[in-house]
Amino acid sequence: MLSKNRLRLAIQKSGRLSRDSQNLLKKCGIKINLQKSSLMAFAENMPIDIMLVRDDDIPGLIMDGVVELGIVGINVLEEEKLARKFLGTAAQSYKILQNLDFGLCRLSLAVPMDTEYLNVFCLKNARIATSYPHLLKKYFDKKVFFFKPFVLNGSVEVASNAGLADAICDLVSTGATLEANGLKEVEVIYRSSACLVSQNMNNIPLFKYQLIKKLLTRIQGVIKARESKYIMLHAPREKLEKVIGLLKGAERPTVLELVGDNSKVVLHMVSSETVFWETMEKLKKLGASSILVLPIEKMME
Ligand SMILES: Nc1ncnc2c1ncn2[C@@H]1O[C@H](COP(=O)(O)OP(=O)(O)OP(=O)(O)O)[C@@H](O)[C@H]1O
Ligand SMILES: O=P(O)(O)OC[C@H]1O[C@H](OP(=O)(O)OP(=O)(O)O)[C@H](O)[C@@H]1O
Ligand SMILES: [Mg+2]
Repeated sequence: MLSKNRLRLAIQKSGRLSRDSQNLLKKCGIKINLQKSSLMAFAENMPIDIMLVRDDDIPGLIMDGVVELGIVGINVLEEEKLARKFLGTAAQSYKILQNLDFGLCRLSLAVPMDTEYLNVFCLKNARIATSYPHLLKKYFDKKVFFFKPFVLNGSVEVASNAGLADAICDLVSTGATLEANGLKEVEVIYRSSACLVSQNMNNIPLFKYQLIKKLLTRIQGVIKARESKYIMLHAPREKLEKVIGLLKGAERPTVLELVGDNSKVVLHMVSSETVFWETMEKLKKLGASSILVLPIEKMME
């Protein structure tokens, strides 16, 4: 039974976002005991209950005030908002607190590989299969022409193979699924990632509000740490500025003496960008040595 005194957070039970959502919570220090068949989990060390649901249900749970927080694709959130607007029924109030660094994908139009495609007007009056009819309609409304939507909740790519549609509009990340189904991507209509979404914060009791703020700071710390690297190296004293210049995104370094070698110093710094092998090779050419690039576990500024 969900308690009113605990924060309620909905995540996808099984699918593209489940593992990353659970890992993120774990990284934030939330200890959850997930049972495979259960639809609910209770955090052991924080007053948080986790609901495991289908991703399509998460926006509604937020908008209807059933749960305070959710982790869901912005694509699903936007589709639900447009659907509710179209129906003119329930409130659509929610707030995206943080874009997350997983679930990166795009909603794209695709046509059979052998179709001669010049531009989007080739799709005038086309029958298009999609799970996102409202996002698709919004896109075509801007182009001011008519198309025939055809809603499928899964296996959208097979619709064109089966002769049910002239084109499809579905999520793409690597493009492998399109290719496997003999389709080519022709237009990107929406770009998405997972996000942390909440109810309108005005309706949330103070203690839950404070807990959300705490969780958000931790999530931001996890993302920042994942994006950052700790760099240590030995650099020739006279090449110091050149070495620092190669490390884009790095904060000003700490410079330490290298015992027993006065020609070199030790540099320690945090960089918000990936350090590529090419950069390491350039550093080496400048005379740097013992170059270490380390992952960062947690960060708070
Ligand atoms: N190929 C992909 N790469 C990255 N992110 C993706 C990809 N496909 C989908 N996503 C993101 O993950 C979300 C969930 O995708 P998934 O395919 O698991 O949904 P689903 O099949 O509708 O799951 P459910 O059974 O929960 O309804 C999508 O709404 C999107 O935000
Ligand atoms: O461009 P790609 O990297 O091939 O990814 C695209 C596929 O990923 C998603 O489905 P998913 O694999 O999550 O399965 P589902 O169709 O069961 O939701 C999406 O619906 C596409 O089918
Ligand atoms: Mg779904």
